[in-house]
Amino acid sequence: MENSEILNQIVKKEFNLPAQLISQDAITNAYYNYEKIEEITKWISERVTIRPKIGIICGSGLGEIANLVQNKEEIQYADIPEFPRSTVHGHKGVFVFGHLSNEPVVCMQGRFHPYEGYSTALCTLPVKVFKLLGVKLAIITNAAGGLNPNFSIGDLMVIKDHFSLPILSLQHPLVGHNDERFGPRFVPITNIYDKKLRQILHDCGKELNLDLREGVYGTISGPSYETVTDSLFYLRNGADCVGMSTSHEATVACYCGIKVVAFSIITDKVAIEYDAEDGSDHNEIVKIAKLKAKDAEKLVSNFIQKLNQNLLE
Ligand SMILES: O=P(O)(O)O[C@H]1O[C@H](CO)[C@@H](O)[C@H]1O
Ligand code: HPA
Repeated sequence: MENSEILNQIVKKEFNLPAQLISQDAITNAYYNYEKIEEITKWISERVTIRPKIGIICGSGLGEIANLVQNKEEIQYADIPEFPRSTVHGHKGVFVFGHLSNEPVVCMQGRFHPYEGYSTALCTLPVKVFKLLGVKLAIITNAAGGLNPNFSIGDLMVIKDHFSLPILSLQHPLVGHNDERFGPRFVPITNIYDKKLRQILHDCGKELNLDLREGVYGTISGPSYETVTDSLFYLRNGADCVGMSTSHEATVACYCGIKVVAFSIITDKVAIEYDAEDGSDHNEIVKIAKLKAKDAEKLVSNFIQKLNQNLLE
């Protein structure tokens, strides 16, 4: 049977309506249902011995966080049946399993972004795979443009909350029929970026002499960067930086009962004056992120060392 025919049958069964009438996120969630994600997880689990408790998502240029992983076992996204591929520079497209600070982890060297053409639900498929692998904590990282005038390029910012216009306007990864085996229909996300975990990150920052900032991550869909008015809107509404990822991943992790801690590397300064020059350039962003990857590595490994075991149960 043709793939499109299979998809139509799935949508017909779930909605009793033609696929053309149903949103992309809902279709994705119908296609990648619990059983399909179980199959993907089984395929992966059969090829690695590590059973990770921590899932790490590496942002643009931050794949080197996986350098510290010991006893590495790698799986290319491209080899996994029905798994999306990474298409963005600075995102390799590899799962790295192993031990980091003696804890079993899986690192995603590469994430998926909605602007690559993947529905928001598809971008968060790996988070549901994390859940079925037994992951209890997600460490999410990204490269972001600094809005807060007090931020400098190269700063590390602990994310205390996000503000996502795409999510608020229904580019939401949990649209569609809900499967309670993953999580509840209505998800409370007031404390999505766990306060205790943020404090542990700050403690690590102090110990490592890293001057960590804290702030709100504003999400745009991309792939164009923000206009000055977009930026001013986000800044006036409490965002400290802006990027094109993270918030939908954190939302799905929270939904699945996975604790979340996240930080951004401020890779560029976003223009907030109308006559400013255009400052955002992806190659430059990846370059800056790579320059700061060592600090990110140290922060992640120190953070895992400091984790109380009961946070992983
Ligand atoms: O969020 P990560 O994946 O770090 O990447 C950031 O860098 C890219 C823009 O340069 C966008 O994808 C933005 O989200
Ligand atoms: O300035 C930015 N805007 C949006 N996304 C980004 N990711 C890194 N820098 C930026």
